[in-house]
Amino acid sequence: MPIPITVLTGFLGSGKTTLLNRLISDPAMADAAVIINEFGEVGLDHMLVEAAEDGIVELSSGCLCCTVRGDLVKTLEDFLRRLDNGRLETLSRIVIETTGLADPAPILHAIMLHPYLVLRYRLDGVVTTVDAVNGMATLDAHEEAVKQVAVADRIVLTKSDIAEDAGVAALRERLAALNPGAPVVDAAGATAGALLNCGLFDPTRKIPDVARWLHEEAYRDSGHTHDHGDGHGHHHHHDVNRHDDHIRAFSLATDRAVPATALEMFIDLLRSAHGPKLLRVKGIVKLAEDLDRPVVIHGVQEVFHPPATLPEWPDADHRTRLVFITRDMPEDFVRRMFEAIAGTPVIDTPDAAALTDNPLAVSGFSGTFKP
Ligand SMILES: Nc1nc2c(ncn2[C@@H]2O[C@H](COP(=O)(O)OP(=O)(O)OP(=O)(O)O)[C@@H](O)[C@H]2O)c(=O)[nH]1
Repeated sequence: MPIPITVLTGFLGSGKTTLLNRLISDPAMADAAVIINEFGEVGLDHMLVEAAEDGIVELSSGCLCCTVRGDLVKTLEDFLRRLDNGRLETLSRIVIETTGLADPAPILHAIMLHPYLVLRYRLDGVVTTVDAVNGMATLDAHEEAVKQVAVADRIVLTKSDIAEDAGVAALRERLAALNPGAPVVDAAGATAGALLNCGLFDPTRKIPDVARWLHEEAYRDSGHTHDHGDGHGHHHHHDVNRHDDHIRAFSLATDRAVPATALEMFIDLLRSAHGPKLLRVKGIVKLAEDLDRPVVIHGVQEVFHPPATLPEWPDADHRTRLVFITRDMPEDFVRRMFEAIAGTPVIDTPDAAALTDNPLAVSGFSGTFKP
């Protein structure tokens, strides 16, 4: 079973290490390993001073911890080697704390693009800390901070204990507009239960929980890009801001089944022509060739996780649903492209038997859902 990875990101001083210190003592973090890009001012409370030979140390809580400066991939491979040669008995999950200035996308890419790591690990989610006192100013001044919020699966609002209520409310509204699908958790309630297991796979139910993972209704309800009769599709929650103004969060849903070739073409077009503009894409697609086994897609910028075929629909909702967070790419553009591709009958239909036997192989897709 692939080992879940949580990526913890957030701007400088926004409370990543403080949050990590709390998470480490949670029973859900037993047999977990923490990888820290670089130490900030505040170290982990239980950090041993002497680092072991290979840089991996055991914390008093039982968690393993190591710091890396460059080669994250090598560290992730090291952990697998330890597991495989028995030096490590179990590894329940990995939490990677990034440096505050980092764009988390390259870290996600490193995992998603690696042919071996992508089999042994699964990206559980991105957790982003936002400072309730300085968050507004940080989002105004730093585009990376906006990106960190846009790719998040969970947002942790820190320091609300010392922030003014009005400021916190405005910040929450801004976060919801930037990334409607990510629940915003107050630092006080930011337990392992609230932050871990945000991926597709729900370990307690042993089935993929697509509804929770996509949170598509939040995009529909956000009103982010709704037209309010003023002729502009701009969001209306807060004053115009130069970074936020580039970001759009929206969803597409259709009852229609999509031919596998059309889906592949849609993804290819998005990736090749507009990759850097796609901050995050997630979705479940009803394939024309295999109505009972939907395909899950998941992308960060130009990198898409190998599409996974679910053995069946996880719930009663059998529609194709896609959620997008984009930068400088209007909703209408994506919608029209999707309509054009998914709505066009396939002229050059491949051999029907081949499609029935293995529709994904025909279209070049591979991979099945592995919990
Ligand atoms: N009052 C209050 N202070 C907090 C909270 N979270 C973090 N802090 C304080 O904010 C400061 C920065 O917190 P860190 O956890 O070091 O932040 P970080 O994101 O790891 O910082 P870098 O590693 O420098 O990017 C520390 O002095 C913390 O004690 C919070 O929820 N409330």
